Amino acid sequence: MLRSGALRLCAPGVLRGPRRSAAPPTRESRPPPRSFASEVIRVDLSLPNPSWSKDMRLLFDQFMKKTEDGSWKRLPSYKYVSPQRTEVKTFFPDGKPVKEDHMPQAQLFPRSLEEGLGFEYAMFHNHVENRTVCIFQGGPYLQGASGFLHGGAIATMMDSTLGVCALTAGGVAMTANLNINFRRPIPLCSVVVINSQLDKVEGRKLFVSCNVQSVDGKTLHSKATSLFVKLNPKEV
Ligand SMILES: CCCCCCCCCCCCCCCC(=O)SCCNC(=O)CCNC(=O)[C@H](O)C(C)(C)COP(=O)(O)OP(=O)(O)OC[C@H]1O[C@@H](n2cnc3c(N)ncnc32)[C@H](O)[C@@H]1OP(=O)(O)O
Repeated sequence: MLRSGALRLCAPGVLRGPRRSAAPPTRESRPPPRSFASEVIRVDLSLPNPSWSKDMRLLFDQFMKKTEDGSWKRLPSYKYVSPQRTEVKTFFPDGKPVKEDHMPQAQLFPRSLEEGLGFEYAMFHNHVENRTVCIFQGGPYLQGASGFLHGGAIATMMDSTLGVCALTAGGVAMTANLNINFRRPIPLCSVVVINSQLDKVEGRKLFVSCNVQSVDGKTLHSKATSLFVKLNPKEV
């Protein structure tokens, strides 16, 4: 019962994604060459698309209103990190270097699935309050238990929202730990709001926390606390 109810929230067409075969990737399905990728970099994916449900659009519009006085900012989001960002590999001189050949294939994980089938989200940040809010619609390819989102998919979006909150406040940092309590399952294709905040800064340590709630605020789906550590300046 819950499952079909949840799926009705999907925008029409979302469940009719392109067929996938088990065959090896064809030329067309391989990542685009770097010259094409640099054009794709400019496509901001945190804007409404036809797969967004009514709830998702309403929330987006509400947050866009909050950006009008400058207190909140919508954060753009791209599938490919910019060429400069690929130099992140140089932060870890003792780590195994990433092969240059693989870098053009690199995509931001939550942006790697096709429109409407995976992670649909937009983030907004309040610089004064050090808060980041993510409105998130998890598509049908993110299923865990039947009809519900996979915990790893929820963790991905919590980590991403917390990460943006920490990075915006403190610069380049990585997740050192992430402690999640999953309280109530999230129906596939429904929309949730992830509210994160910077709680404390101690030297290179950024302590952040978040909760995941239903659109009406009545259901608390998950909560998390997390530590991000700014990368050692000697290594950056
Ligand atoms: C700006 C805009 C960009 C836009 C761009 C677009 C991209 C849009 C971004 C989306 C956002 C994505 C967000 C995803 C973020 C990941 O998913 S990151 C991937 C998962 N994380 C990792 O792989 C990290 C692996 N771990 C490490 O590399 C290292 O352990 C760390 C975290 C860098 C820390 O290492 P370190 O620098 O050597 O630090 P270390 O000296 O050991 O410890 C420093 C302090 O932290 C404490 N600490 C370290 N680890 C821990 C721990 N696990 N627990 C408790 N305390 C700890 C230490 O005790 C120490 O404390 P103090 O003694 O100073 O009090």
